[in-house]
Amino acid sequence: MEMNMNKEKTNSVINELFLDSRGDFFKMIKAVSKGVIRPLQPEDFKDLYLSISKEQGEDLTQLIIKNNYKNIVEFGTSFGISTLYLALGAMETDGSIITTELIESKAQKAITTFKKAEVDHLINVKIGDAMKTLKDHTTPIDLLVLDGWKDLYLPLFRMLAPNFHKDTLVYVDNADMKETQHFLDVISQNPTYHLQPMYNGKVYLISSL
Ligand SMILES: C[S@@+](CC[C@H](N)C(=O)[O-])C[C@H]1O[C@@H](n2cnc3c(N)ncnc32)[C@H](O)[C@@H]1O
Repeated sequence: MEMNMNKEKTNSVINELFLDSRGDFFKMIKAVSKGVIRPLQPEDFKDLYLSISKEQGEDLTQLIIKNNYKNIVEFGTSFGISTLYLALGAMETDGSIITTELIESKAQKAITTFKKAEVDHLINVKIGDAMKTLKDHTTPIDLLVLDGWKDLYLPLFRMLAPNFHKDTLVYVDNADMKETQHFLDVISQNPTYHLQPMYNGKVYLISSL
């Protein structure tokens, strides 16, 4: 009963965030226009959600439940849409999530949102550069979600790989972006890993063979 109410609350907060994220289109034009006069920086995207889709979120929740994932790590919290879907899964598996966000204002807003959805007890938000905030991570990882800036996918994967086990799954979002190709090329050359595309290649799932 209580878990159902929790799920309802989380789903309603997710819907509110998706509604608010409709502003991303115009904010993106504004952000990208700054790139005409200087190289773009993460701060330029501080007001954008850049979130995964509803379909992706719902599938992620089911993936967690189906595989009984408990230890979940996410790179790229933004305002917390994907993290809330992870929490819906973790609620069922008695799991927990460590998520990390570079931009302080985004992380603070996500923390407030997790409290509002009453899932904050499941989520540890680490504020700062993932290469630093996850540097001392030692817990085995069941599910790693990569959804931050793409140039860090490879170094972060390598840094966290000692915490992978035979059933670890790495969820790679925006796999169809040019910036993600080098990462996927390197991983696909490693015979230890199996890569599986989803949603016409927007996402890749990496597992151990
Ligand atoms: C695509 S958005 C994440 C969207 C989120 N996963 C969702 O679906 O709601 C990428 C986020 O990664 C963050 N980010 C970029 N570089 C980072 C870094 N080095 N460490 C932590 N977060 C970073 C960005 O600030 C941005 O908010």
